[in-house]
Amino acid sequence: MIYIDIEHKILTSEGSRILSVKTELPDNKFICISGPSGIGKTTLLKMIAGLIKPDWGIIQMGDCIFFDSLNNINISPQKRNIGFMFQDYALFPHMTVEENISFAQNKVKDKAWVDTLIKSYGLEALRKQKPNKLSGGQKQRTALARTLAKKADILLLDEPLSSVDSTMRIKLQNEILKTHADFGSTTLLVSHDQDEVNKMGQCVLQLGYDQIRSIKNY
Ligand SMILES: Nc1ncnc2c1ncn2[C@@H]1O[C@H](COP(=O)(O)OP(=O)(O)OP(=O)(O)O)[C@@H](O)[C@H]1O
Repeated sequence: MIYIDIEHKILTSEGSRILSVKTELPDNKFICISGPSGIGKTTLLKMIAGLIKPDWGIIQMGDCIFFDSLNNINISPQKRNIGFMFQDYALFPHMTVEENISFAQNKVKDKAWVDTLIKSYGLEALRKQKPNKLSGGQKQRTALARTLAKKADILLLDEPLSSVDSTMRIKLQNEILKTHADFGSTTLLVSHDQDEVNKMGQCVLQLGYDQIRSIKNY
């Protein structure tokens, strides 16, 4: 189970607000996160990944406390065994598609799994290309394959299919679900597409305006 009870100051167009999230997410499930733009979905994923430090609270994965403000615990992102894919992809420009995907596996390389991902995500013809030669959708597919290459305990996917066409989107939804069925990583996927949420989510975390409150009450 991932236990989250956090508060964090965010800067919105209406000024400073407090994002407040308290929830328990079950292990090994496919969890979709939805909610209006700017509500804090990306911020929440970054706090779970350890890339943003919440102002207050606890984030716990099973027995492992990732973050506890009262006890001054803040495990580094590298020690959380999380695979994350954010909206800017962050591909290494000097590496090919294949090298980008393989790099995610750290020390223990599994070339067969890299090859499977390259095939599943339609990247065979692009294997030796560098990111500057790729379209937006091709970069997105590379970033997705790279995230899955690591076989992490938790996968955080921030709108991973927003730049691919509808046919490719359905194919890749099925590939992501197959990977989840094979490895059972607890997966959090942010999506604005209600059909996608209905199809993929075994449960849904809905963020809404009740999670945001005025700074005056903080
Ligand atoms: N580093 C930061 N510090 C403080 N506030 C931030 C920071 N980054 C983003 N914000 C603010 O936090 C709020 C939530 O942003 P976030 O990107 O998490 O929303 P989102 O729900 O993922 O939006 P979208 O669906 O448009 O991607 C926004 O108002 C944004 O301006």
